[in-house]
Amino acid sequence: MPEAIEIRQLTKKFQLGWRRGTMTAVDALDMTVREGEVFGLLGPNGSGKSTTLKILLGLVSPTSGSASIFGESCHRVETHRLIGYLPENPYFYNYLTGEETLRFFGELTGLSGKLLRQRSGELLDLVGLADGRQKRRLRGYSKGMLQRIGLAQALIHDPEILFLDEPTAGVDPVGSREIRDLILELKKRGKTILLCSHLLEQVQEVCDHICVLHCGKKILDGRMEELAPVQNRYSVTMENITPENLAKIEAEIARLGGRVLETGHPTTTLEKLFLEAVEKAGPTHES
Ligand SMILES: Nc1ncnc2c1ncn2[C@@H]1O[C@H](COP(=O)(O)OP(=O)(O)OP(=O)(O)O)[C@@H](O)[C@H]1O
Repeated sequence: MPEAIEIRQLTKKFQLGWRRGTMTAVDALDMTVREGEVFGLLGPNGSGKSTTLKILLGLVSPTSGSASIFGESCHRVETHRLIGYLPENPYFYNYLTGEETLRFFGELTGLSGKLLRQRSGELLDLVGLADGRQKRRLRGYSKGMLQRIGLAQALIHDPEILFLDEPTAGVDPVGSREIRDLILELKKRGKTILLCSHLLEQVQEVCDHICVLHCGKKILDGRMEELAPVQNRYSVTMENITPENLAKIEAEIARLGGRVLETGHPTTTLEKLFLEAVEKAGPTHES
């Protein structure tokens, strides 16, 4: 069974113009994305993430190396049918409603009639816009709603793989959490997802595997469960412990050859505090 995405020794050099030579945006990259994975492609600005996505989408041709989707070269037009794409700054027609937008993109992929209506209805439901807001024009949509209609647009032809380039850029924490939940729901439905994002906390929550690029080269690659834990450390969270008993436990750990590195009260995250406060305050103008 071929891998969902396989990239071998992929290199892209851009010509910078007369006497300025070339710049290497992607440098001998090897990368494998398995079917059903949420894969995070990370790296600082200008590290080559978008160029890699554009090569996979057939929008940019590589200087050398290969990239395939389920075993088929990504140059082949038929391969593109397997991919759904939400760009970093999607362009939508402001005067179309959410429903019309999905119909428009659906027709571009060759869908029509009952199947298109059914698919569009299911997707509006999935992204939480089937509550009347699908009848509103996009110019009245917030950034979060636009990203959700963008996600529905990327899924309209029922692709196997989804490319999400900064899906939560400019979206508030509540909207970001909804998009994160949608990504997890799509993973549950068997989609393979390639995600580019600078929001590392969110990447850690949804990704099974990450690859970090730097100046076009891979500098880190692995499964989250292998990379994230600090292997020689262990943490325990206790309740109802007196300072005297804590001192006894620390002494026992020292006697067994271990060392207590940190004690104190665990903190919550700012995201959690924000979400709890907003939820308590009730519906927003967008709800
Ligand atoms: N068409 C082009 N011509 C010349 N240089 C380009 C072209 N496209 C991209 N580059 C350069 O290639 C490098 C990689 O760009 P790329 O957009 O792939 O990075 P990125 O990791 O997606 O960055 P960001 O996080 O800012 O989106 C950058 O230095 C960029 O300026």
